[in-house]
Amino acid sequence: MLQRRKSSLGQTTTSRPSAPFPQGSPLIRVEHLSRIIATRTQKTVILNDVTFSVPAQSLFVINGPSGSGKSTLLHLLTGIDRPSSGRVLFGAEELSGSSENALARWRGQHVGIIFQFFQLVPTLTALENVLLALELGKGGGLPRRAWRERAQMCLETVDLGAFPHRLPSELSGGQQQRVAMARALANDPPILVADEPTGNLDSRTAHGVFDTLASLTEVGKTVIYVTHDPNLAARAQARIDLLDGRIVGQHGAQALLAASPEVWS
Ligand SMILES: Nc1ncnc2c1ncn2[C@@H]1O[C@H](COP(=O)(O)OP(=O)(O)OP(=O)(O)O)[C@@H](O)[C@H]1O
Repeated sequence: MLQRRKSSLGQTTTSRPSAPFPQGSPLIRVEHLSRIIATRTQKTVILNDVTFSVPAQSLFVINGPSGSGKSTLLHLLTGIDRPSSGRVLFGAEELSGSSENALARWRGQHVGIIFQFFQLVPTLTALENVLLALELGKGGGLPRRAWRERAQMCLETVDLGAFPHRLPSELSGGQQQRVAMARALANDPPILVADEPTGNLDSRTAHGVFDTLASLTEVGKTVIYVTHDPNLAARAQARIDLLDGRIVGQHGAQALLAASPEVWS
């Protein structure tokens, strides 16, 4: 079974040198991944022989226009969907070899998800939204008495420490997305997945949210950021460009190549 990282945000920072995946090493490896939907009359190739790796503690962008296969790829990366062929490895562990229950547990412990439309509970304050994630994730290994402090720390990490008691309706769109980021951090997952997190925000706010997500790589997080916005995509440390289910561009590939030559050979 995959091992749980039990560090808190602060501990993650100090424990970086001994982290199991040093910065730049391949945290996730995707090998010849395809997803085909077949009906009795039709075969639709949604992803076609996609190979890349995601460097640990980087902000990695999956870029492409609508319908290019971004969401499908994200579902395969997080074990929500299973590939028709090929495989996804987290470290040495192959995700598709696990049962549904094991995959759900793995996701709960390893992946924090940030959605385009925030999906905050409107009747709960910013702090309570983060506390709810701790409740659902059993505090990420922290004792219950430490949860409030932890939730406040997550809000401070995303520059929202001054507004713990505001309801989502009392926050701007960018601030609501920051609450969603704090919520995703609550149980200290090593991977954050952001699915078009700025698609609902103006350009200036979007770049601010991008900056905050990029800064989380400094505290040991690996951020997978899905966007169709070429301006944001161009700012990533590494990225792939998708079109019609195929990779048509790789950037930051030198770093990726150095990190995982076997995937690129
Ligand atoms: N279950 C399915 N059956 C048939 N086709 C599907 C299915 N799921 C997705 N597709 C098709 O696969 C392609 C890729 O879809 P996907 O949602 O992954 O793209 P996307 O890049 O995330 O798009 P968007 O940016 O609009 O969300 C699309 O053409 C979509 O219509």
